[in-house]
Amino acid sequence: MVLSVAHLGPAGTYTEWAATRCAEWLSQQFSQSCVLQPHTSIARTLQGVADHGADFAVVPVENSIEGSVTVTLDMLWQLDQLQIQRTLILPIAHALISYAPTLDQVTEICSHPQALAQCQVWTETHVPQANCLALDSTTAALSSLAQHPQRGVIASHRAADLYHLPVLAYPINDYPDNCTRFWVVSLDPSTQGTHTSLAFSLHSNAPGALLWPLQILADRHINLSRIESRPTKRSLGDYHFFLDLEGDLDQAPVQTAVQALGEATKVLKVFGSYAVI
Ligand SMILES: O=C(O)C(=O)Cc1ccccc1
Repeated sequence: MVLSVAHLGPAGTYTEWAATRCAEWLSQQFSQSCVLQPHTSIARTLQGVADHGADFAVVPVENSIEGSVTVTLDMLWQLDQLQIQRTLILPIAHALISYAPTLDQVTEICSHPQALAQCQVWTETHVPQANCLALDSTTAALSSLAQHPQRGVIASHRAADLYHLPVLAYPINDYPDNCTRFWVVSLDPSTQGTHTSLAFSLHSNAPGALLWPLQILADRHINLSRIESRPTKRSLGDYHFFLDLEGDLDQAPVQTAVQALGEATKVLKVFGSYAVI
């Protein structure tokens, strides 16, 4: 059997790079070959697994400079049944890819919003005349470059090499230590690893409402490695809280904490335990 791995496309995205790393891991783990399955958005990538159209999906979740990839968190909450199997971190170095002979001839820069944000200072300094256009992925506009020599795309050097496109400037990220964390998700239960991710909503908007769930973790000496709030989209000031914990669901303290969190919160969703590839 061939395992399918959904990712954000077209080919050459950072997520595709993460998906190739994931495919290597899957081949070793299950002794099965993998096929990559590109999707036009992160939401469609995750939906692909939820609809049984792909076995695994690889999605970006957090960048060291720009923070959370919010669509990933929102979709995980919404789709409900996806479980995180592994995490991996990749270094991100952006290139400006363009047929323009010099930077002053670039009038438009296209990329994924995270890539545009990660190169904001460089762009304002070196290409101040250019308008920025946010697209679904770093590679979405690469096929249009030959017809639009005044256009630039922020994507990886790997993408430029893949399509034999000219790199006008590299690296262009504002911070050299730029890295992104990706999750590998599927519908299989996942209870083992170094970390567990979950999210909850609260019963009430009252003093100490968040303290009670956090106290449950503190009482069991469970360390938090991340906490993030996302709007529920129901009303202003109403949030879901996303937590990453150290420890896995096979450990008794994590199990009892999850049980207690179920009682202390309105809705609790557990996204599984996982290790780093
Ligand atoms: O568009 C891509 O290439 C992606 O994989 C999303 C992304 C964008 C910027 C940094 C990391 C991931």
